[in-house]
Amino acid sequence: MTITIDQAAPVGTTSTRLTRPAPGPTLLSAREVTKSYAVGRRRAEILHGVSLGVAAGEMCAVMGPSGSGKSTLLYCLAGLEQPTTGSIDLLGRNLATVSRGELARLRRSEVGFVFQSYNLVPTLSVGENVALPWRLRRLLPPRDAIREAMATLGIESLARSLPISLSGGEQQRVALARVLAQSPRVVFADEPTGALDTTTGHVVLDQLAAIAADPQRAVLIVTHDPNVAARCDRVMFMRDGRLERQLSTPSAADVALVMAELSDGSTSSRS
Ligand SMILES: Nc1ncnc2c1ncn2[C@@H]1O[C@H](COP(=O)(O)OP(=O)(O)OP(=O)(O)O)[C@@H](O)[C@H]1O
Repeated sequence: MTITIDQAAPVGTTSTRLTRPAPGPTLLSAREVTKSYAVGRRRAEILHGVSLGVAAGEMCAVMGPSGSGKSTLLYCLAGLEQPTTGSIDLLGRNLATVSRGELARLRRSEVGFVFQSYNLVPTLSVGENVALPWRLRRLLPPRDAIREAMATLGIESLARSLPISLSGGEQQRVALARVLAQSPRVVFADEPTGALDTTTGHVVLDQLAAIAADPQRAVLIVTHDPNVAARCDRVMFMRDGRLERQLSTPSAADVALVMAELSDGSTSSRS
């Protein structure tokens, strides 16, 4: 099997094997990000100096063994967690210095989240949840875009339902419909197909790929699924809180091979 591992290229530089036109400007970057939590009297070091960049027009995946810090990294990059040290730039704003109000505005208008556990308001109907970003900004929701997004994801008939009455996969589709209708510049997705059947999973990935095909936008996905990673332009691999490798436009088999190596500890390249 031929496997292309861009070990020479530091993680965060532009990939050399892109299927799409060369990516645009960097929309998201992290420099030497660390994250630790207090656990009893000691601190658990979760991220160790992570640096990366995601350019406009890219769909990137973050993979790694369970507990390697993928979700923690995603939450830091999205401005939902503060790194302990290091800096993150999202859409030209340094997240360490941006005001709370500006960060909230950024999240509502320019950033989309597809997180399983994230932000469906239980007391609002599905339709109201999809329209929430506009309501929060006191704007009129774009009815056509919302209807189209819900139709694309097959959840039109659920418009009046409450989230509690939906399956995990349906809730995930509601979160994605909100993102599609919003058309944000950067989308963060944590296991976006995790709770979905194969067909709906393909629909979701197609939609995320369509967002990233826009040269003004980018998508960053955390996934365990090599088939999801294989849909991405670039896959970054974490182990023990470090980004260790990346693959450009890999096959699912390439991804699975690297994951197997990372999981059994057979790679040794640590910075
Ligand atoms: N708030 C917290 N306090 C203490 N430890 C935490 C906290 N959040 C995460 N951790 C720890 O950080 C480590 C990395 O967690 P994280 O969820 O980022 O990993 P992951 O790679 O996304 O894992 P998985 O693939 O299983 O979802 C884990 O050991 C986890 O227990």
